[in-house]
Amino acid sequence: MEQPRGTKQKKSCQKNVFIILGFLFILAIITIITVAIIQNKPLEKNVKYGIVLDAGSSHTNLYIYEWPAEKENDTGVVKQVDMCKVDGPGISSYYKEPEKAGLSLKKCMDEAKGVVPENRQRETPLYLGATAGMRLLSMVNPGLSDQVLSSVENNLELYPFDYQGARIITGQEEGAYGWITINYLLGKFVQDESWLSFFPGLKGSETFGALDLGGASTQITFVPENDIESPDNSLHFRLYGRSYNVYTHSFLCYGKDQALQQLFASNIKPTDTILQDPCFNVGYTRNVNVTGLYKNHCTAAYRKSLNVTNVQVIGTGNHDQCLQNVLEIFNRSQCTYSRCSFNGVFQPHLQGDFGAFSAFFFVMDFLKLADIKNPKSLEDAKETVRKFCSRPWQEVKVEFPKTKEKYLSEYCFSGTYILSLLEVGYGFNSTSWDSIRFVGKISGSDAGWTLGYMLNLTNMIPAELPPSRPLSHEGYVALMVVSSLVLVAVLLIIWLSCCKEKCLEKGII
Ligand SMILES: Nc1ncnc2c1ncn2[C@@H]1O[C@H](COP(=O)(O)OP(=O)(O)O)[C@@H](O)[C@H]1O
Ligand SMILES: [Ca+2]
Repeated sequence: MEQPRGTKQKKSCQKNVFIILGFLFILAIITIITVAIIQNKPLEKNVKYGIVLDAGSSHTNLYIYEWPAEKENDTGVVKQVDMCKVDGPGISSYYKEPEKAGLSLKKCMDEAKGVVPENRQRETPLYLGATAGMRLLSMVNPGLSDQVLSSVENNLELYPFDYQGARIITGQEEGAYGWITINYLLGKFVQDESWLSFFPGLKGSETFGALDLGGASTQITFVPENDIESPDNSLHFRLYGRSYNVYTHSFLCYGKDQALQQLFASNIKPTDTILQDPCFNVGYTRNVNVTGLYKNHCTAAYRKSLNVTNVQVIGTGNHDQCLQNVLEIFNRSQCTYSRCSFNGVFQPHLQGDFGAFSAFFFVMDFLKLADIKNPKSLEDAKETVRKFCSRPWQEVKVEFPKTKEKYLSEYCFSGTYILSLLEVGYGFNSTSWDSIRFVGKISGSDAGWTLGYMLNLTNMIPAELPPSRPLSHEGYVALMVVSSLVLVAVLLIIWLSCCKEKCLEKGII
């Protein structure tokens, strides 16, 4: 039977209403999803860079770091992307021709231009920090150290980076930034330990102490359990919402090169042209020009007038004798505090684990004493160094043909010096020895003061924890979409049930 014309019109009208409703419904969902995604899309990946030159006493290294701009204040986000070794000696060695100090940096600075994308170079901070070699030069001749720094500055300013200055950092800063670097890389600043307050007996994950051995100075930095008796050795940090009272000391002249200079200066006889040296392997010889030996601040205490200008050092490879000589440079007789390390310097009881880096690592790694998977006891380490010292130089040279002769010839001395500094100097014993990890890199970044220096100068370590977002971006979008869908569905159901009665009344349905 044919339907009346009015009923047909009503049905087509009803169909159109549903099509329009459906269309609007889908449009609303798409709009909600799109707006949620666009509005909350994280900023485009914006990578920032920073460059630090570590002008050490023996050589200069350039480090390039990168980090995502939007995560600047998170911990553990800065990564070392490049390291360039500057050819030649440390900048302080150019004191006779300062202009060459700046020129020596060219190769690495050019390399940096290739690593940092061009559009980021202008905003990339560039720092140079000089350590103990320049500290010594500035003590002996401040005019010359200023000239070396100006030469470096003039060259660094030629580059398109955001040059922030070249300066001599203090021993305290060197210790502090080394400590910040390793704890940042080890993730020691991240733990949210609020729950630990419910268990007063339990301690949070402790920071690592930092042991840095350079050529001219060495630093020890850690959080002690007891009070720090001397204000010069005390630092206070507030990092990511936690306070740290840190002990630090930098021993100028106790880097391994200056410690060796001290030994030469103390053992050379005024008229002898030969020095029989137990800290070098048998068969090794080296000529040492001694004219300037006592001009150095580190050897001043051993000053004597010499009748010779050159001394031939002849290795005798006697570890026990070497150890005896080395121990003589640590003065342990006077201390005005409750306890001291050496030379009358206050040091609290050693506390916690330590990361030992720079020359500590280079030497112990060479002697195969730095393998974290196969840790060696203090006694094993002593035996290894003793054995190495007793080996003839020719044999050592044949076994390690690629190792730089300067380093290779000094591993007997360096190994003996490191063990003495740690045991007799700082007071590590057979038990606490196990708390030392010899580390070169941590998560791909070199352990050293440079990263901590940059983090501090770019204000990348906040004193307080940044307020954390309760939801991740993805979680936020998902929640928005689901709630919107539920809302639309609920509205539709209400509207349909209300409308059904009205439509029935009006005869639309
Ligand atoms: N492969 C290596 N083996 C042994 N020693 C090394 C090696 N590489 C670097 N060194 C030593 O590490 C030390 C680095 O000191 P440096 O940072 O230049 O001095 P400082 O920190 O006192 O200013 C130097 O004594 C250098 O000879
Ligand atoms: Ca150094």
